[in-house]
Order: sequence, then structure tokens, then C-alpha cells
Amino acid sequence: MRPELSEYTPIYSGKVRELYEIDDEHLLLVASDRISAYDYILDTPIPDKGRVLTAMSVFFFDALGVPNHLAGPADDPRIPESVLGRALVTRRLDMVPVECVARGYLTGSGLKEYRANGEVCGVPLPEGLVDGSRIDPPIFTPATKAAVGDHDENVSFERVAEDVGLELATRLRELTLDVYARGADIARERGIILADTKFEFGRSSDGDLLLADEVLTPDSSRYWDGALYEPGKALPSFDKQIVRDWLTKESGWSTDAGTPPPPLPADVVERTRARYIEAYERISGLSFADWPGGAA
Ligand SMILES: N#Cc1c(N)ncnc1-c1cnn(CCN2CCOCC2)c1
Repeated sequence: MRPELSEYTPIYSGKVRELYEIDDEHLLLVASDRISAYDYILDTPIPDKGRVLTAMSVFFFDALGVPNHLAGPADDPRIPESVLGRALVTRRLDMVPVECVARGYLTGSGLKEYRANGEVCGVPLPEGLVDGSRIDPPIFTPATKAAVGDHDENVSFERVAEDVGLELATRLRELTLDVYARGADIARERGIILADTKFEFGRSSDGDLLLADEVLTPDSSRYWDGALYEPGKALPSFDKQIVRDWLTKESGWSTDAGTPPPPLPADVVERTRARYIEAYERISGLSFADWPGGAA
């Protein structure tokens, strides 16, 4: 008999995920079906988004073999039926207050910084780069964690070293670049570019540095369709562009409307759900139908 979610104490609620306390040593990390666009949490959920992104995290945790915070399988008996498939039991860690970002392509806030001063987080880049340019080798561009709803602030490696010490900052950079490179290689071999990603790390009670949070999902990474990539060409989001295009080109809403986006039509929801499942099945080689928690 599985416990009810109400038996666990909620300790953190983010835009699309929540964290609950199971006991002194264990947490329940729950991924919702909520989707965000243009800094709004949309009213319309994407069915199975939470389950697909949980499956992606588990695939990469397993494939990359990095010591991590998982403390049980996807069907762990401590997971309530109501969130089965979109929740994971994790070890409770002492989180390192750094968003560990790796960038293999120049876009977003990194591009904005580069255009202003030719570098990103203090890392100088060659002249002449444009939106979508490859950054090879990838760079470590950390950020400080922002409050829910705010944007993280890009900071230099030196600032991270001041905050957490040079040894840990160096280890975070090494791990971030190694895990990103290996994960991006796996995805690229299957036709999906992971342009950048954000990791979080924490220390266990016995002092080990473990990979935490979600790993290489479309919510923590930019997913691009590799078939469309040309050098120097930024691509639309593999998973969110259907929603973005409908909102800005068909719904009558605009990003400067000053009002929340309208509900999504059923076909946009279904096509978006299919994109998440496609990304998972292409990268993992597994069938989403085999993932726990599907409709009975
Ligand atoms: N993972 C993890 C983890 C852990 N294993 N131990 C202790 N704390 C955390 C933790 C606490 N906050 N965050 C930020 C990311 N949140 C994740 C949930 O959803 C909201 C955002 C991570």
C-alpha cells in the first residue's frame, strides 16, 4: 500500500516542481505537468510532461554513472500512487548554492553578455560569434540562484570560488563540463542537440559531492533538433516552440500584452506532449509506455 502525498511535508515549490520531506534523510522530488512560457506558468498542463521529464532524468543519471542523489527506483514503494512516474525518492543533501551551467552553443543570456563585452561569465570567446554559434570546448557559466520567478544572475568562476572556495568551485566546473559533454554526446548521436544545461549539486551527510535535482531535461536544458542545425543558427526549442508559436502567432496574445497567456487548445497540448515523448524515446531508446504511472 503506497502512502498518500499528504503524509509528506511540502518544503519547496518551484515553477514546475515540488519537494517534499519523507523523513530526516529522504525527500520526494515531484515534477508537475505544468509548462512555462515567456516567464508565465501556463494555465493548461501538458499531460505526462512530469513523467517524461522524470524518465529523462533517470535515464541520464543511469547512463552517465555520476554519483547522485537518487535513493530509490522510479517505482519505489515510498512514492504515492498520485505522483507515481513523476516523482523520485532522493537523499537529502546540503545543496551548493550555485546554478552550474554548461554552454556548448552561444544563445540566450550568454549571447547577450557576449555581445556586450566579448565574454560570458568572465570567459573570453572568439570574435565574430553569433546566435547559435558552437562553443567548443563548452564553457562553465555559473549563476546565483534567484528567488522563484526571478532570473538567475550569471557570475564568474572567481565569484563562485569566493562563495564556496576554490577547491569546490574547481570540482563543480570539472563535473559540470564532463557531465554535460557526455550527456550532449549521447543526445547528439540520436539527433538532438543539448545547447546548454543547468546542474545542481549537494553534499551528502558523509561529505560526498552528488549530482542532484533534475538532469539534462528540456526544463533544465535547451533542446534543439539536430537535423535543423547549421553553424551559427540558433534553433527553436524542440519541446516548447509549438506553444510559443501558438501563443505569439495564433492566439492573439503577445508578450507585451501585460496579461497572462490564454489557455492552450487541445491540439497544441497533444503535439507538445508528443514532442516530449519523442525526445525521451529518441535519446533513451526506451519506450515511454514502459514508464511507471501511466493511465491504468
Ligand atoms: N534536488 C534536490 C535537493 C536534495 N536532494 N536535497 C536537498 N535539497 C534539494 C533541493 C532543494 N531545492 N532545490 C532546488 C531545485 N528545486 C528542486 C525541486 O523543485 C523546485 C526546485 C534542490
